[in-house]
Amino acid sequence: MKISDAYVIVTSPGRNFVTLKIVTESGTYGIGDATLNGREMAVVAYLEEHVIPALIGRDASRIEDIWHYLYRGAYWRRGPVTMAAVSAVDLALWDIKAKAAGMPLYQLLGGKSRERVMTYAHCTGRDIEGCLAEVEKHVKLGYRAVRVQAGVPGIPTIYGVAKREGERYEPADAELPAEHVWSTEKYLNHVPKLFAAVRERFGDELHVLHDVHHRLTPIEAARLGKAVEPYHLFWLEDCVPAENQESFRLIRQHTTTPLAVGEVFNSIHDYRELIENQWIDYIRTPLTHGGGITHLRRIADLAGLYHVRTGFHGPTDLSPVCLGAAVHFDTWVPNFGIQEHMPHTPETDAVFLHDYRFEDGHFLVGEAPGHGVDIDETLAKQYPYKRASLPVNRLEDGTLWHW
Ligand SMILES: O=C(O)[C@H](O)[C@@H](O)[C@H](O)[C@H](O)CO
Ligand SMILES: [Mg+2]
Repeated sequence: MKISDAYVIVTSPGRNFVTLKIVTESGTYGIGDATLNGREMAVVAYLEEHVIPALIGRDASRIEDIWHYLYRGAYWRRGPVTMAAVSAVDLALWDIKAKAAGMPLYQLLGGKSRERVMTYAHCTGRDIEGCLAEVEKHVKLGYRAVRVQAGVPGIPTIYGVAKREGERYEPADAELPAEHVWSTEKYLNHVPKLFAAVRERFGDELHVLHDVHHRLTPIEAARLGKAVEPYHLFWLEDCVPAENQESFRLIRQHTTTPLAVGEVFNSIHDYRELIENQWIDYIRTPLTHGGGITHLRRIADLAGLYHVRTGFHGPTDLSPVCLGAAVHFDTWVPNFGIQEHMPHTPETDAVFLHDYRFEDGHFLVGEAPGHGVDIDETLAKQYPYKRASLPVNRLEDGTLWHW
């Protein structure tokens, strides 16, 4: 199972994606997602200059050894660029191993723990009514869980809300970062009204989620968590920037609203205090940023000891390769919670052929050997890379804030 070739494919069918393809001597190949939104070419350089040359000639079946070679062996550990590169290699190698075994990936991981994978959809509106209309649409599509984000009066642009009603939300929308304005006061006064309206219109059964996108301080997050308790959210996500894990102690002491965190984390060490102290309820790191199957499986096992479940990040800036592998992981992992689902554009789906299916608010895993996602390289070439940046946020007085 010697690796005979490896190369990176950058394609932009609506948005940028970075894919690593690893080919073995026998011709069996695997693909991995290495997309890091707004920093795509940094990962390409890391892969092409430092990883690919060291992969050629290695035994593709030694996934564990290669993982440590790239992590420990790099000396410079962790960080999103390094870990996106490590993840892509890991996903491609698991794809190869499962193909060689003639098994869908979930079988290799240990088989099915469930029949289907519950997903949540994004529902956004410029105001509460607009958001409720989106919720209604998604409930009709079969979703059991929705993430609600609505515009806040007095704040012109807000995270998660598309520019025009009914449009998809795409944050990386400019060559250089767009500048947004943020007001914590206006947001905190407004957002509980959104959940009250959702519960009043849709009743108690629908799972309701919300993403704060790292904008509050711990005491503000505690206030919000407490204020929304009557509306029993499925989770409140990224309520504070989480470099300081200790922040969650304070939030947890004040509220029973479940907390999700970790879409920007990339290692088990980012989670250790959060999990061991039971300060959080869901881990968000996607396979593409957290070291692939090999490392996420370790994080999920640690989480399982403390009743913490998975709720993987799944926006459109992770490619269908990441989503496909996630559906296998979610089908297997004992402590599964939920999977984020932001549908890719038809152009993206045409470039990345896949066998996972969406039905009735859930994903169904495919039976093809491997992770079930492939790339049409000829079609991919028709969509050249275009620089795109995530926005930055400023308070009303001009202070740079967390976006
Ligand atoms: O919960 C989510 O889906 C995320 O917060 C995304 O919307 C991120 O902002 C995006 O992935 C950044 O690249
Ligand atoms: Mg988020």
